[in-house]
Amino acid sequence: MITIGSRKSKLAMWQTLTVAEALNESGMETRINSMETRGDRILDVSIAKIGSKGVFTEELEEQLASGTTDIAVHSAKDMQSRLPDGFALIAFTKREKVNDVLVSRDGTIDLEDSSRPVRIGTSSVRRKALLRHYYPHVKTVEMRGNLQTRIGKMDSGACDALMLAYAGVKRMEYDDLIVMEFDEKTFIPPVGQGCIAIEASTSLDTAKLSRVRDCLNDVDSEVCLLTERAFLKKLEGAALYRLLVWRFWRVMRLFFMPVLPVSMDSRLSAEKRVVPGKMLKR
Ligand SMILES: NCc1[nH]cc(CCC(=O)O)c1CC(=O)O
Repeated sequence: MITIGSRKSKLAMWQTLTVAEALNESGMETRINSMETRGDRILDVSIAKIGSKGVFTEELEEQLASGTTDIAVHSAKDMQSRLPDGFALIAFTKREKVNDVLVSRDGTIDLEDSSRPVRIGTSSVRRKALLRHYYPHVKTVEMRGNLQTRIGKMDSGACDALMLAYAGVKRMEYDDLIVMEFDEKTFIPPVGQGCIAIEASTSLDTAKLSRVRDCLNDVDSEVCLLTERAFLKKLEGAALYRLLVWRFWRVMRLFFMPVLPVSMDSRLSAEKRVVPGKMLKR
């Protein structure tokens, strides 16, 4: 029996059920233990202001540490780059498309048309910076909460459209509201977007660990995720900037990774391409 910890939002539960089904199919029994986290309760403050460290993970980690649950299912994107001592990410599922999308009830929205005012709901520092840079005429409206809450707010007139991760929109079956797909090469996604990460205590029984890993881990996604996360961890010390890195390209044994420095007041610096190979060798 594998006990799985999860947040309670619909997206979290969709991801957890997908994981549970895969484990069931390979012959493991599962039980799901769902709970609210601090990040789910504080809805009036942006994650950047709360201080992103572990707001979606602390409660789940307490249960992993006490042995009440064996594994926790997370959106890889929501995981801090440095886990607290005693925890590890033991598997990454096959990654969904990594890009962001624009979601609206109004299919005629066109961000290229600067004569038309559009209000886009997002509280993400990265998304605000990108919109401000590429579509300076667009207004942004602070917007937090789970996907359903955000769509509800849009429907009650708080904004005209939402900028969201494709992965969540697809999983929650809002695909038909997509009015635009942002190109991932310019609108660089954050580390981990589109991937589900499995966390465990480092004292998890090794037989359980390898069964979970064998069943759920996708090697290509894992290599991308470990590279992105290692890079983020190395650079996070540079405090004033959030560095947004996207999955790497490998050419002739060199890793290339587009990096987008964004200041906390949502301004972009010039995009840089870096070779993180050296940094990743430790
Ligand atoms: N910030 C919340 C969050 N965490 C993961 C996803 C989407 C799913 C994923 O990236 O795997 C979302 C919603 C969004 O940013 O639009």
